[in-house]
Amino acid sequence: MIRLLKEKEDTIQLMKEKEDIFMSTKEKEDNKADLKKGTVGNMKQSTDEDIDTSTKEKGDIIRLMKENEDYNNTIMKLKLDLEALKSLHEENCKLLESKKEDIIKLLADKEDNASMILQLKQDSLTKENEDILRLMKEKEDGNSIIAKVKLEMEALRSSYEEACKLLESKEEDVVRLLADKEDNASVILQLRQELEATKRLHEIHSQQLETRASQVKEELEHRIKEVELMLEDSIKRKREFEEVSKSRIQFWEQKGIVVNQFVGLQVQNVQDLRLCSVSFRHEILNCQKRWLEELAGLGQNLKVVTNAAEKYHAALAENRKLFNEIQELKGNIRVYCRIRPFQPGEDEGSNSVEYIGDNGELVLSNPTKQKEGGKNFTFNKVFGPTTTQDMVFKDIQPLIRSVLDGYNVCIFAYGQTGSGKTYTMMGPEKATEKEWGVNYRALNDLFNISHARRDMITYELTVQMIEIYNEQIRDLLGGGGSQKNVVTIHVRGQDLKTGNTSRGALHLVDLAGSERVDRSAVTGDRLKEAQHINKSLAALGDVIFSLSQKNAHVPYRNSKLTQVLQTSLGGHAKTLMFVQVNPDVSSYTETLSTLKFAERVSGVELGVARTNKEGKEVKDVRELMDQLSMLKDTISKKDDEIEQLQLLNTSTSKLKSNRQADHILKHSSSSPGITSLGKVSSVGSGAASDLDNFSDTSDRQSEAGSMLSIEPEVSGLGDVESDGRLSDASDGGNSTGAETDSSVSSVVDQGQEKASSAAKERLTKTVSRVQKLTVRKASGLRPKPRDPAIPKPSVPTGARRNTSTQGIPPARATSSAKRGP
Ligand SMILES: Nc1ncnc2c1ncn2[C@@H]1O[C@H](COP(=O)(O)OP(=O)(O)OP(=O)(O)O)[C@@H](O)[C@H]1O
Repeated sequence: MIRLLKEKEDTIQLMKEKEDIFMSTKEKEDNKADLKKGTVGNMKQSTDEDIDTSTKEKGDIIRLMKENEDYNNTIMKLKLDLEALKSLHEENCKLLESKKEDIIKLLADKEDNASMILQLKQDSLTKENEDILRLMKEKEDGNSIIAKVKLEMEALRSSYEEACKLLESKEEDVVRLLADKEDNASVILQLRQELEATKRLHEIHSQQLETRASQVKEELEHRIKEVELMLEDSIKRKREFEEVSKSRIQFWEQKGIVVNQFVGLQVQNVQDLRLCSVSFRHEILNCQKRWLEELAGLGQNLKVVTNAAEKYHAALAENRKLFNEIQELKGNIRVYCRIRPFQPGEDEGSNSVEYIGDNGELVLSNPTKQKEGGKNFTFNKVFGPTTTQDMVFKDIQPLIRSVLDGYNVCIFAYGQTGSGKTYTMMGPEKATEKEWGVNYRALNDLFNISHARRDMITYELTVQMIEIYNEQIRDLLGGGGSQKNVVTIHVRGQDLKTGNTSRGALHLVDLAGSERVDRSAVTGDRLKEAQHINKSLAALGDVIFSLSQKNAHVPYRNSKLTQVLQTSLGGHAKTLMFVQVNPDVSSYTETLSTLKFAERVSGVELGVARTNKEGKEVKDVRELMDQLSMLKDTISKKDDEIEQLQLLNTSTSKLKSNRQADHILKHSSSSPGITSLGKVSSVGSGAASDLDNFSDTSDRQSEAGSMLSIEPEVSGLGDVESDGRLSDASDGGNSTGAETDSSVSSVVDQGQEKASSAAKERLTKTVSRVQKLTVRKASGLRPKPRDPAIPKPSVPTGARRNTSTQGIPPARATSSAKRGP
């Protein structure tokens, strides 16, 4: 019993403890609920206050809330379980109480029974026994009941133990939940801290916002004050304005009245004007009528003027023709200007050629210097960029064909590098027949014509190609080759009927670029080459200048180029210059100087062109001259022999008398002419060797010397310095000629050299024949003297010069020309 009671007490104690735990759990739960409420509230607050709370925090809080809810549910469940256990425990307690009461009752009964027994003992022994037995039985029954109660107690105990175990497990759960709660509490604490930090931040932010708001508020208040002031001001102004507008309205109303009155007046005026306009219209119609009549009269007048203009144009064309004819007669160098087209990659906008006229007018202007204005030039012809090779050739064809009639023709292209000289003279690289330049077309044309005339005239065409490189003349057909070259076509024609011959030469010259060395910025060999080119072109310029000034001295000898072109520039040849122009504005300066040079060239008068035709007489002269030179050779040989014999005689007869010695001395001193004859040939050959490379000119030179050496009357020519090289040779020829003459007479007079007397006789005869023929021919061909400085001899110097240089074609020219092909 005591044990049971103790157990009961223990159980009650345990239950109390459980109750405490439950209470504390409940308390915690309440706290948690409070916390949750607070958290949720705070969260709500934070959500409301701070819209910038991160979604992560929100997620964590939501998760924690959910966990908290789960945790609450579990606690609720445990609470229910605990309530059930409590009710079970209370039932057990109640049962135990009732059992206890029963036991107490039984114990009381037992005590009563014991007292009764004792009483009974005292009362009756038999009865006592029976009673004892019954009591014993009752005790046994009581014992069995106690055993039963014990069993029940055992069962209760086991159930209680189970309940305790369950409670223990629940306690563990509670402990775990408590630990979770602690964790949650720490999380909540952390969150609270964060919340507090956020709150602080928020507070700071809100403080800032508040200060800002207060500032803004202040500003707004200030503005409101300002606006209020402005409003007041505007109200004031409005009032003023209203007052002013009132006065203005009054003014305008008054004005309106005045205007209405004015409009009324104007309407009246308009009506008057309408009436006037009607009368004007009538007048205008009348005027129109009159004008139409006048216009009809003017149309008729215009017709007359148009006719006059047409006639004027015709007269202009006629003038141009006449001008060309005059130029032809004067022998002006023809100048054709050709403007090349813009090449791919060049800017067609930067064109320096402003205008190209039909009659050879050209206006050059620099678009970058508009102020300067255009520069006008006039040439025989200006070919624009679209002119084809064929069109160019068609224009110069008659000139080229005149070579077949015995004229010397020179066509040369002048201009800066890249201006199209080679294109005009040769054509482009790998040219098609359509693109052929002057060279190919000229040769082709000359061959075709000579073929067509073969029944009447036989032509012998020889071609020579030379190049002047660094003042050296190279025969290009003999070997080597070059892009830039001096082509010469020699044409010798013989009339099959009359036997008359003609000799013409066509020089086609592609000059080097005319730009200045200092602008080309080259060095070394290229500089040397450029300097030579410049020297040649400068020499050409000097020759042109001298010719245009009609100077007595023309410096042909200053360069190989001018020597080569001497017969074309100074002789009675037909000369044409292509002045090539690059239209690009970057070449403006070069173009300008090129055109100025060309203008000067066009002013050069070479004299009337002469054909190199040889009649029978000239042919005789040529033959006689050939004989003469042969005889001269024979005489000089004989002279040498005589001299040798004399020397031999002097050395072997030292013992001869003084008379004999005097005679020998007299003989030797009276033979300078013989020495001079040797000089003649040496002068001739010297001249020839000097210009061996250019045989044409040198041949003429030696020939001139030869001619003059046998003609004492030609002494005047020796003074003519205008022909440079010719005059040099003439001088030599002149002196030697005089000497030759005296030597011839001395030889004839002395008659000592019997072996050569026959030859000398023939020589004398030949000389007199040549003199006669030459004088006759020359008087027929004599040109007008070019310069008054040139002595005008009784024997015509110009004629002789002409005869020697032009009238009679060079004896070795053909041979040199033939040297090429
Ligand atoms: N009338 C033209 N039509 C078409 N192309 C042209 C014409 N004239 C020149 N050209 C072209 O312009 C370029 C330069 O011409 P070209 O070589 O004939 O000049 P150049 O004066 O001979 O130069 P350089 O002095 O350097 O030899 C070439 O490509 C040539 O084909």
